[in-house]
Amino acid sequence: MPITHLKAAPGLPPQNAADISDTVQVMLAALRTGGEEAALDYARRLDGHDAAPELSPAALAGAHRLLPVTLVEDIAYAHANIRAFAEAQRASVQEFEVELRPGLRAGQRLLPLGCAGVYVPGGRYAHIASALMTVTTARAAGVGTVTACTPPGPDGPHPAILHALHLAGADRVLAMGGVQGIAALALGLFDLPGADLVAGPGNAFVAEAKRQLFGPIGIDMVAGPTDSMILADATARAERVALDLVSQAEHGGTSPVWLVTTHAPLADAVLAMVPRIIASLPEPNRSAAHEAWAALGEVMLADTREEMAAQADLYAPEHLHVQAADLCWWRQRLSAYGSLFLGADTTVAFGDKAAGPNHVLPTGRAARYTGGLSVHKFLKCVTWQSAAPEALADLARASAGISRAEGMEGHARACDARLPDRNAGRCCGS
Ligand SMILES: NC(=O)c1ccc[n+]([C@@H]2O[C@H](COP(=O)([O-])OP(=O)(O)OC[C@H]3O[C@@H](n4cnc5c(N)ncnc54)[C@H](O)[C@@H]3O)[C@@H](O)[C@H]2O)c1
Ligand SMILES: [Zn+2]
Repeated sequence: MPITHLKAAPGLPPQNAADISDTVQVMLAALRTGGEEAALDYARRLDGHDAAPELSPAALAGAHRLLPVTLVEDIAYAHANIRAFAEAQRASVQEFEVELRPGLRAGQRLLPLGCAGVYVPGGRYAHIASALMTVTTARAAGVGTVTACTPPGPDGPHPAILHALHLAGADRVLAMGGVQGIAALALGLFDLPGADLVAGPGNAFVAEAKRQLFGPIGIDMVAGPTDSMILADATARAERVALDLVSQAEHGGTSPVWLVTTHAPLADAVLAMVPRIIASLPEPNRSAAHEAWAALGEVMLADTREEMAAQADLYAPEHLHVQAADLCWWRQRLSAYGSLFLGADTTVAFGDKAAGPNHVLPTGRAARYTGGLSVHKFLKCVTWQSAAPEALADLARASAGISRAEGMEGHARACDARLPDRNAGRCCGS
């Protein structure tokens, strides 16, 4: 039997993706020609902020004094986990050198980027954890300079974001959000070094700005509105599943949450609980979660765990949480997700905030072709090669042969010039 939808998603009002793309195109053109003045103008108009955007080293180093001690400890706990994970990831990729044939040597080098710019969202919520996830990972990769920007509230950026950026090791920080913030990083406004790559999550304007700037600079991925799927069998507890769905719906009206289960009573219980849990949230979180659940929430009933797994492969969710028996089977079977959460004792909120693996993850089915932010995005995996005399006879013959078959005589002659018999009897410079 195919998957049955117990709650389908009516979807969002007609998409305004084209409008966003046009808006961003106009903004980037203005930012390219108008530079800092244009950036300040957008900051004034969109975020009501016209102070000098760069944070002083003293403001960054002193931000922790504005925070409760317990929050400083929580941020330190999360940072240590995120750094340990990123450092293990860095250690897992290696340079190497190999002799492919006698005298034909080649190798791989891992070169950190010179400058990475990271975006830390701060519109609806203060994304403290995003500051840790992006900067810590760039630093573990060995990036030379890490620049950052984050939108200011009426009193400037949240001090916890500034502290997190400082702890993680950001070199320069601008209080600037949205397209103007991304442009400042990419184009090197306000005396920043122009970033080789811009990374980090953000809203649709931020994601579109990264997409349009890609080419001359790199980006990590187009990380849009977050999405989450739970796979649950009869062993799952309805209350945890419902709380987990609501926790991710809280991101807002563009963030889908999906439940797939083989156990109809669980689906019924969750469907009854979710609206009650949402109603108990404070505002504006209640409205954000309600919008997401009403427009994009889905509950699906499957016959078998294999059907559940196939549905997960189809949706390729950013976060995939298995609350079911036989976790080893699930870990082997599942193949399309940004990050996998195994068992009912963990929750996506752990991964969002403090567990260690990166929370900047592919959204909108991009998990079919990429994983999330990692040290690899901040490293160039480049190659080198050299040829000693004993390699030349075979290498020059094969390369010249292929060149001539391709019609590339110039290439072939460069190869011929390395043939050992061509050079026999000649001395240097003759
Ligand atoms: N995929 C991931 O890994 C991940 C992780 C964390 C957060 N997120 C996502 O990041 C997003 C954060 O969004 P946010 O809005 O709260 O913060 P944000 O910082 O991304 O965006 C705020 C900025 O948007 C700009 N903006 C707002 N309205 C605009 C308009 N009409 N025209 C031009 N610019 C405009 C403003 O300049 C403002 O500074 C959420 O969608 C969340 O789901 C994703
Ligand atoms: Zn989340």
